[in-house]
Amino acid sequence: MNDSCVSIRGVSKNFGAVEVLKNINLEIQQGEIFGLLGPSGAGKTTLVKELAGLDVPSAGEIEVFQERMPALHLIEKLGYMAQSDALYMDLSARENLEFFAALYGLKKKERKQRIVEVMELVQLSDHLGKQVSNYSGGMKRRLSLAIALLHQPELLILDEPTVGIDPVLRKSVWEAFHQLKDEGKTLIVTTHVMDEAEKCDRLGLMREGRLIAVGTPEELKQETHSNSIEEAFLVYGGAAT
Ligand SMILES: Nc1ncnc2c1ncn2[C@@H]1O[C@H](COP(=O)(O)OP(=O)(O)OP(=O)(O)O)[C@@H](O)[C@H]1O
Repeated sequence: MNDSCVSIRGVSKNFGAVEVLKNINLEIQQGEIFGLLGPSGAGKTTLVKELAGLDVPSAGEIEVFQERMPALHLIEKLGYMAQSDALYMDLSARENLEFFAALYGLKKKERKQRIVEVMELVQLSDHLGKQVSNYSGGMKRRLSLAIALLHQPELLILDEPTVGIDPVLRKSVWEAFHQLKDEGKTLIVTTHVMDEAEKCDRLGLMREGRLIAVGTPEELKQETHSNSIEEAFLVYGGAAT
């Protein structure tokens, strides 16, 4: 497939004797919002870390933009937001943003403009000068999201981006995701939240290290004669045991 942005082929991962990813096969197309949905411990974080090149599979291979991962030079094309915030607590938000902007090679003028834009988006403009150690948990999440969006990457990999973010802001964050999609960017989002799952173009349902179903929210519901993704998940989960 030519416009495939991510190819996952036969990927498994072991931690010691425990296999936490089991023969995952998946193609993610450019310009789609792909949601990975599954209970805690299903393997979502392990998989997205491998997509971001931060970990390697025990078996199988991953290609991003037709290049075998991990590929360090893809850093400028990728944005990754981890589940736990990777922020410098002793620095202000502005200093954190400046640091990451420099790392991603943003030019000075562009840097300034992007910092204003992303902080507006996550509604933290009034807190730019504040030291991050004084941020609340939700504010840290929003700052992490702002950092991931800073360099307008082609592929955004977001591990539970809206945890700790209130429903009103969550809505505007999702509007921003759709805007990025409209610009041709690809987004991979892990989530526990069912109404977020509905906002994805396609979903991959994960359970116990396996990808148990892939499809649009509508397809998954129709196939299982369910009224909700949650119900569909239970049907697929039941069928897998
Ligand atoms: N470095 C590691 N060493 C050993 N086991 C690990 C390691 N990282 C993850 N695991 C295990 O792999 C499994 C999958 O974890 P993972 O974090 O990928 O799940 P998840 O679906 O992202 O869960 P959550 O939604 O809670 O973040 C879990 O059983 C976890 O304990």
